[in-house]
Amino acid sequence: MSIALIGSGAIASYVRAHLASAGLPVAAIIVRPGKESNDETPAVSSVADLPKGIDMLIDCAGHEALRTHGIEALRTGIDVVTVSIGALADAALETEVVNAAQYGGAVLHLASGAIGALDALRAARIGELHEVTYVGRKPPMGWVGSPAEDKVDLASLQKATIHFSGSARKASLAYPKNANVAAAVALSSLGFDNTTVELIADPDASANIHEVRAAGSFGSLTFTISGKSLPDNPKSSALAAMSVVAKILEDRKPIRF
Ligand SMILES: NC(=O)C1=CN([C@@H]2O[C@H](COP(=O)(O)OP(=O)(O)OC[C@H]3O[C@@H](n4cnc5c(N)ncnc54)[C@H](O)[C@@H]3O)[C@@H](O)[C@H]2O)C=CC1
Ligand SMILES: O=C([O-])CC(=O)C(=O)O
Repeated sequence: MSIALIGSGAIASYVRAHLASAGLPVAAIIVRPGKESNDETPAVSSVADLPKGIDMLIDCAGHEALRTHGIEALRTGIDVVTVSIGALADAALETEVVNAAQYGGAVLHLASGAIGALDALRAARIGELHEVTYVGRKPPMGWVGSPAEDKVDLASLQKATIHFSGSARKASLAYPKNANVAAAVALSSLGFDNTTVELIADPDASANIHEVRAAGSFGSLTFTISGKSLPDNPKSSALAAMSVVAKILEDRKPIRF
């Protein structure tokens, strides 16, 4: 398998290092125009410029990168693995992804990201799922640059404060760097419009805490994860990067989850 990666951010750097350790070095990187590579891996600015033979593109660069490069890759027959799952809350983009994937005979793989229990939710919805709620809680620093800044003073916050309450669709669109987990939960359960989301800035939180609550004909579940963030980005949990590597390695096995 020949792999290309978008960007060199916190998740991308982790993924690249761990794939190399697993014997799958990244063959090329897509960077923003003007950003040069400071190592020997070829850096290009578009899917069209990728070296021949790439069969997998990893997107852990955010919603705009999936929109720009992910769709183009699918259209040219290159499978894509993404953590920018919230981008799919834009119904027009979702349609574009489906059309591009069908046209190119490729697949968009969603990595589980910073959350778990998605397998249980997908099984549970085969029965009847009555309600699914996702609660995302991060230290104030984790919400910098998000709409939380318009609701609370993150720098001087004294107590846990809900700054978003609504559907997974609204959360995913308004918080592109923070609510991809909400999108993953929604796509695994009741969908963007029927999955309920609460986002909380909490000065007492020392980790990114994600909670899923679901009830249905299967029974009920509560899943909580206290995720350490990546050293280079307090918004992003390390598990999100790990999940990309896990997805790629798992899909190569003869016996798979
Ligand atoms: N599914 C999940 O659980 C999670 C998903 N995410 C998503 O992953 C994204 C990346 O997270 P981090 O690595 O922590 O962010 P980061 O800010 O450290 O890195 C993003 C990188 O992508 C690059 N980039 C952005 N758009 C690009 C484009 N069009 N072409 C080339 N490069 C581009 C930037 O230059 C930067 O190097 C987040 O914005 C978020 O959307 C993040 C955490 C969890
Ligand atoms: O990494 C996390 O903890 C979650 C996150 O940012 C997202 O869902 O986009």
